Amino acid sequence: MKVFKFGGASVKDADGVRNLAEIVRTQGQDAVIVVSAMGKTTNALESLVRAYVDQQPDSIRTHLAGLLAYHSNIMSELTGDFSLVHQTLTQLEIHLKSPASAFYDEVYDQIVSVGELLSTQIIAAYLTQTGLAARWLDARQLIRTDTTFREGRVDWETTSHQIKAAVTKSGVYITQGFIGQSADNRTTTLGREGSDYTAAIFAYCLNAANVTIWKDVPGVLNADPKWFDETVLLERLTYQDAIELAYYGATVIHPKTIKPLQNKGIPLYVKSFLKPDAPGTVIGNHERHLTIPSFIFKVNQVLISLHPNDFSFIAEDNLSRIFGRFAQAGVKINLMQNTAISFSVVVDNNPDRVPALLALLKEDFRVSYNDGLELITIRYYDQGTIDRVLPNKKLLLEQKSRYTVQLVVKDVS
Ligand SMILES: Nc1ncnc2c1ncn2[C@@H]1O[C@H](COP(=O)(O)OP(=O)(O)O)[C@@H](O)[C@H]1O
Ligand SMILES: N[C@@H](CC(=O)OP(=O)(O)O)C(=O)O
Repeated sequence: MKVFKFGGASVKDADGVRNLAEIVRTQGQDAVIVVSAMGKTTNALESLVRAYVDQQPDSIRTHLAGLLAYHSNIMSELTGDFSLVHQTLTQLEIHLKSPASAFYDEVYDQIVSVGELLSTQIIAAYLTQTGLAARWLDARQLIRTDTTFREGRVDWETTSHQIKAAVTKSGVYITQGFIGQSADNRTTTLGREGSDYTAAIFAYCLNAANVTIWKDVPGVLNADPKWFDETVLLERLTYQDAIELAYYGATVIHPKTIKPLQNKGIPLYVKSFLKPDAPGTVIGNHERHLTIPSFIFKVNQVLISLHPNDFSFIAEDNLSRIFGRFAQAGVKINLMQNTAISFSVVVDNNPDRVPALLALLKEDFRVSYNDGLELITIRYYDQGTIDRVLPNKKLLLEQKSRYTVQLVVKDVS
């Protein structure tokens, strides 16, 4: 058994779904196909959540109409029938008529998960129509998580048991990335861009031969081609280099994907859905580490500096209080640095989370912050690579380890 993962970009329109079907027909006859929401549907559903929580009926109607038009166009182009899409969105509409429960993150998961249900319903119907009998699996019945909504933590024992019971025969299975369910049957999600992780969970539980994530790039490159003109394909990557690149923000692979695969020695291929026969990147237990520098850019960063009100050291007691506040607000730290009486962190400037974090921190610390920043990470750096990224940037903070340098910069115009 193999696992394939197709992200939103690969199934953004009817041609994308046809291309997926062709790849499955030629390379995935015995595979679990994990699919994300189509195109930018998750972003649209996030806007719908906001409209629902803010009680804006006109905006809810507009978003629902947009989702219906987008999905029913794709489905009717592929199968001539869009009743399934209509049915799923009608259920969502009914759900949106009831008052929102108090807890935002739970409301979010119930609504945002609909994107993956829609995409897999459409693709399964199309595959079946074209003679590829794909069994549709409801990932909520298979991936058991705790109730950390928007960042569900997997219960591996139950998940493994459920997945093994569902995938017993060879053949083609199709399921949703990104979503799971708690023990009390409440839908959860695994974190934005979490479908790669779903693919790794299935592979781990099934002892799959390999995982392929199909992308709009030739494989893992030494920088995001959206930022760099001259990129190099990294043909072979160790699990360690892959996890480090993903951790620092190379969005081509979700950071949680690598561990389950490394634990079982399952190779991960990253290939182009536009050139499915090209070799792409293979991530595995190779001996050689990377030999060329890789660049990772994270924009919309905020640098938060904390100073204890009583001039006490940044030592264990203050640190444990600081980390507790970050955990409470659900904010991940991208970089941290301290002096005797100040502690600086860089985080994504997430408007859902950062204002609440700042309020919590202000209870114990004098807080200053600087937004609109960029965090540049270079793995296997040298001075030449640092100089290459600094023109027209003001350097605010720098952190170097043996293999990695991180630079927090602001544009100077
Ligand atoms: N090191 C990298 N190598 C290749 N692509 C990268 C890298 N870092 C970031 N990317 C970006 O990742 C994108 C693919 O990921 P994403 O858009 O999340 O795909 P999907 O929706 O299929 O999951 C590419 O289009 C590219 O812009
Ligand atoms: N649809 C979810 C999960 C996901 O992984 O999507 P993609 O594979 O398109 O990045 C998201 O956008 O967060």
